[in-house]
Amino acid sequence: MTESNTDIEISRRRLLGTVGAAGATGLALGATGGALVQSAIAATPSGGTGSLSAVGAARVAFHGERQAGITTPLQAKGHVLAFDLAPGAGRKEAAALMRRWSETARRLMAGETAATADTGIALDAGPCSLTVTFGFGHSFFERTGLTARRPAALDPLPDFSSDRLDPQRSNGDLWVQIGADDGLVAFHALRAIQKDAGDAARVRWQMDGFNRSPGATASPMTSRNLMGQVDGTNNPKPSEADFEKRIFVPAAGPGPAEHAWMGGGSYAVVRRIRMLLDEWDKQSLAQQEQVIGRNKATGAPLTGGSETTALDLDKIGPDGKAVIPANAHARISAPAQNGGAAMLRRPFSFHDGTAEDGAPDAGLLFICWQADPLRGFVPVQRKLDRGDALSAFIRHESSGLYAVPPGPRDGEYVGQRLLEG
Ligand SMILES: C=CC1=C(C)c2cc3[nH]c(cc4nc(cc5[nH]c(cc1n2)c(C)c5CCC(=O)O)C(CCC(=O)O)=C4C)c(C)c3C=C
Ligand SMILES: [Fe+2]
Repeated sequence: MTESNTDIEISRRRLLGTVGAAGATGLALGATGGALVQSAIAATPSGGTGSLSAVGAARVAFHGERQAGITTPLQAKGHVLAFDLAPGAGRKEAAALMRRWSETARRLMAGETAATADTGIALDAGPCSLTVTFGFGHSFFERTGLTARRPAALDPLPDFSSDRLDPQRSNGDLWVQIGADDGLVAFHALRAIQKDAGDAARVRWQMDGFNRSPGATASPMTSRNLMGQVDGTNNPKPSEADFEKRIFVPAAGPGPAEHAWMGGGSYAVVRRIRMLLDEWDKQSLAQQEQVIGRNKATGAPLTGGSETTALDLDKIGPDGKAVIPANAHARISAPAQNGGAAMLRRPFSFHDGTAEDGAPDAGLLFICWQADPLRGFVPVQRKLDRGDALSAFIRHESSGLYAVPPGPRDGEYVGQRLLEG
């Protein structure tokens, strides 16, 4: 099987050793497809004697043109966290940390144990599609004396009128996204990454999220968020001609040579968006559907068809009004309404118990990917900020923007081209 981190793969070595080539065929999970669960047998990691299902054995490559965890299908569990470099730590310590983190990510994504003092949390499991993705925040470049190599795309996001941001849970020097189809595998990676930080960096904030588990639906389908909506339908697709251009920084772009280290990378906007679920649940089904402009059960546009039918933004109903209201979220966020601005949304839901106001502290860890935030998140959020019907039911509580370098080549660590280039 090819080594590609845009596809989830079952380790060839494991599968061919047990179920043979025929069993391996069809077990590579495409980047756009949902979770594909097939019964397969594979050896457990670290020389164990048990067997693994396809979910356990699915593996995402660490090395490649892109970092894993961007086009990888949504995983069931996620941890996103930011670190600040410790006082006195600079470029040298940051490089050593990225080297340690990369080695840990490589090993764990292959279903191996950590190099030292493994916690044993994931001992019986396979890789479970584990991905570990690393990014650099704006402040990282001052801390490491690399401001000359900081791309303008990493300039702080503008303020939005509806922002209610907590600075303690925003930004940070370094950002790590962990995803896996098993909670123990994800937590194992989280602990290893935290321990690797040692004296070099301290956790600034951490958020935990989840999505559908593979196999929960009869066939792979677009996930739902905690408002119950089908969410992700109109994401850009890797099969589309302009996908690469929209999501990834060109490898040999027109930009200055100092920014060439980001070629093949992407920018992640991360927002903790609380959902005001008690208010939302008071709305009738028809009202909820008007807020988004889509049918809640099927995800189809209110103008008809199926989930994948294009929105008919010009269609007028018998009452003389647009069938998809002027302030419907799907209308306002559509690329056609924003000069073509598009982003790849790859969120996790979160639920952190009950908030001080007695309502669920739950919502969306909104993570979106783009080649340039000024041609992705920013124009769309500006528009949503001015007149999105969904605004009454959500609150943006934290924000981060991170430069996520390209995937490492064999023998390289993530960010090496920045830190040693
Ligand atoms: C600035 C970007 C966006 C934020 C913030 C955002 C928050 C947010 N969205 C939903 C639910 C849905 N969003 C949907 C579509 C959609 N949303 C954005 C952007 C932001 N959303 C875009 C670009 C799009 C696609 C528009 C298009 O191309 O047609 C949908 C419809 C289904 C889909 O296409 O995914 C839903 C549902 C929530 C709940 C939320 C904050 C909590
Ligand atoms: Fe949205």
